This record gives sequence, C-alpha cells and structure tokens, in this order.
Amino acid sequence: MTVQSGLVATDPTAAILWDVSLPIERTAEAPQRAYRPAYQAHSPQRDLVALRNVTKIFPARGQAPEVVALKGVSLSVGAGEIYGIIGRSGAGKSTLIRLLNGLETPTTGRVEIARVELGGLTPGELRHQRRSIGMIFQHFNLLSSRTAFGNIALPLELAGTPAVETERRVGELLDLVGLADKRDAYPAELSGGQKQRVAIARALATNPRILLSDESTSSLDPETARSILALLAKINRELGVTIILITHQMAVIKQICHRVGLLEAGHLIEQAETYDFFADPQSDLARTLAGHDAGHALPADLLERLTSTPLPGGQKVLRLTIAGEAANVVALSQFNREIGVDVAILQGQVETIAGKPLGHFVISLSSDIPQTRLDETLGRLGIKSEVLGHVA
Ligand SMILES: Nc1ncnc2c1ncn2[C@@H]1O[C@H](COP(=O)(O)OP(=O)(O)OP(=O)(O)O)[C@@H](O)[C@H]1O
Repeated sequence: MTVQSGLVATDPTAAILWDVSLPIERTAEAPQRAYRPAYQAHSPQRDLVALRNVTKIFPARGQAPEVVALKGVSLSVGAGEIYGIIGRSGAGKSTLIRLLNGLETPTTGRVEIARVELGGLTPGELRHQRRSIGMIFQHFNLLSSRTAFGNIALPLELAGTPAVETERRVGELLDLVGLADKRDAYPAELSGGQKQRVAIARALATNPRILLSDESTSSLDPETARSILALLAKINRELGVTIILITHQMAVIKQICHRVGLLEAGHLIEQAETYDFFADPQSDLARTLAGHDAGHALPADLLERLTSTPLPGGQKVLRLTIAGEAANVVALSQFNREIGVDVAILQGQVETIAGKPLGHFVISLSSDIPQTRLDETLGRLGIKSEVLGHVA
C-alpha cells in the first residue's frame, strides 16, 4: 500500500489521498433488494467501502443513558457509486459517517475501506487511511485567513507538494469547480455555494478516491444546492470518485444518488436503487419520505372532506403511482377508458428520477366501482394504487 504524507489527523480539512488500490474480493452482500446496478456489474471493487454488522453504542454517562446509535448495520458501496444515507434527526447518520472516516470505532462489527478493516490498524496507519478520504461539511470548514487558492492549496502544502505543482493543481481544481475568477477571494467574500465549491476543490486536491459529504447542501438555498449536487455528480462521472453522502433531504437523494440506504433509530431498514426507493418504497418510513403517506401534499380542502367510509353516490379517492415509461397521462387515459367512468385528476406530477419517469396522481371516481375491478384493471396496467378515502 502506498501512503502519502499529508495533514495531521486532527485537521478538519483531512481530505488527503490514500492509495486504496488493493485487491478486492466479493463478500456477502448487505441486506438489500435483488439487483446489481449496471455501473457495478463489471466493477472489480464492489466493496470499496463496507460496514459489516456494525453496532455503535455510546455508553451511559452521568444521568445520560446508554445510546445505541447504530444496530447491526451492514452495507457496501462499490467503486464509482454515489450512495446516499437518509434518515431523520438522531437516526445515526453522523455516527455512520464518523465510523467511515475513523473518527469513531464500532462497538462490534467491522468497518472496511478497500477490504482493510479500520479496527485492525495502528494509530499511524489509521491516520494515513483517514487521509485517503475527502470530506465536505454543511458549514464548509474553510480557513478564513486563507484565500480560495490558499484553502485549496493547504493539503498539498502539508503533503510537501512542490510550489509549481501546487500552483498547477490548484488552478486545475479552481477550473473544475468553476471558480477561476475567485482565486484570490477570502471566504468572507464568497457566497455559500462558492464556499462549498472551494471546500470541494480542497477535498479533491490530493485525488482521494472516496468523498464523504455530511449534509453539504443543507445550508444552501435550493437552486445553489442543486448546482452543488450537479458538481458532485460531475466529479463522480468524470473523475470516478466514489461519493457517500448523508442527508435528511429527499431532493438530494433524488438528484444524484445511485443507491440509497434508509436509517431509522440506528437500523438500516431499507436499501434500494434510488428509482425503486421512490417507485416502490417498502417501509412505512420510506413511504412517508417518498411522499406516499396518505394525506401528504393533498390539498387542505380535500383532506378535510376525506372520510374512511364510502358515502352514497360519493367518490373514492385513490393515489396512483405509475413507474417506468408508462408514467404519464397516457396510462391514466387507458385506465379511464377501461374502467368506463369519469375519472377526475385532483393532483398530478411526473418527475424524472435517475433518468426514468415516475408519475404520482391523486384521482377520484365513483365509489360504486367495486374495488376488485379497480385492483384488476390497475394491476394489469402496472399502476400501483392506494385508497386515500372517500368524499361526497
Ligand atoms: N458522542 C456521543 N455520545 C453519546 N450519544 C451520542 C454521541 N453521538 C451521537 N449520539 C447519539 O446517537 C444517536 C444518533 O446520533 P447521530 O448524530 O448519529 O444522528 P443523525 O442521524 O446524524 O442526526 P442529525 O440529523 O440530527 O445530525 C442520537 O441519539 C445521538 O444523541
């Protein structure tokens, strides 16, 4: 293993290269749906990053009880993937990412980078390993006394890179993140999005193979967040950097992640390709987060009128999810034709996730149509449905 010299272990900017070009073998998969993404199918490094049955317990201290932050979590991330970990506050996301960069150690289980278990390393080796992973943060963590150039150059300087080479590399990175004209600006003179671009350039300065992102777009406005995510996607695509991000925002997962893992109270309750996660969520929490929970985003006046029992001569309200190429109003018109009664569209949206359309519609139709007939017709057309209630 080649190890580059770099930042001191306590430096929050630790974003340094660690050569992880080690032989990779296949091991048991973390629990997940049966699939193998195309971008992983031929990858020799399917387990570039792996957690194997990891439990993290923070022991009781004073009046504070013991906290089981992670319980039996297993997952693996392949080289070249963008893997998103989502969960509510306190679910264990930060603990998980801190385990990956060696800032925490598991109580039981193994954390591996390129099949090397972090727990088996000496402190010195662990320091070197931590330098192999770039990291970006919600609040950027830039040094206010250094310009954009100075911040990006820092890891190179600490690694003893010759000045001419540093100059060249920083110029290249400023171009990559679209900030060539801000080379001499101090953080105070930069917008939030520009600061995050500098932080990304700094994290990439020494060519890390893995980039960890800790809520890196959470403090940015939606448009700026989208542009930062687009930059991360470009870095993944063009430089092949594997990205693991934690977020509480579904929009982040939707925009750039290939796969997603859902944490709830320390348990990894669901893992799926991003499209499947939204098109066919399995857990209650995933359904809620994916907007499938009954009542979510329904107009307030409709919500107020919804009852759980059919009303004479009334209407049944259904939520429909139409996945794949059929995810448009054509599938809905076909359903309308086949069912042979008026169908009112109360709400509708077709979005593109991972390049594929996914349609969400809320419709109402006569409560007189037997549910078995609806189920049969919808099933035949490949449309998922959920009865939300009834209105007069
Ligand atoms: N050092 C610690 N000592 C004791 N308990 C901790 C420590 N760090 C985290 N916890 C607890 O572990 C649980 C998981 O916390 P964690 O920060 O990983 O969640 P999270 O999903 O990142 O939450 P958030 O989105 O709010 O940052 C919480 O109950 C938290 O209080």
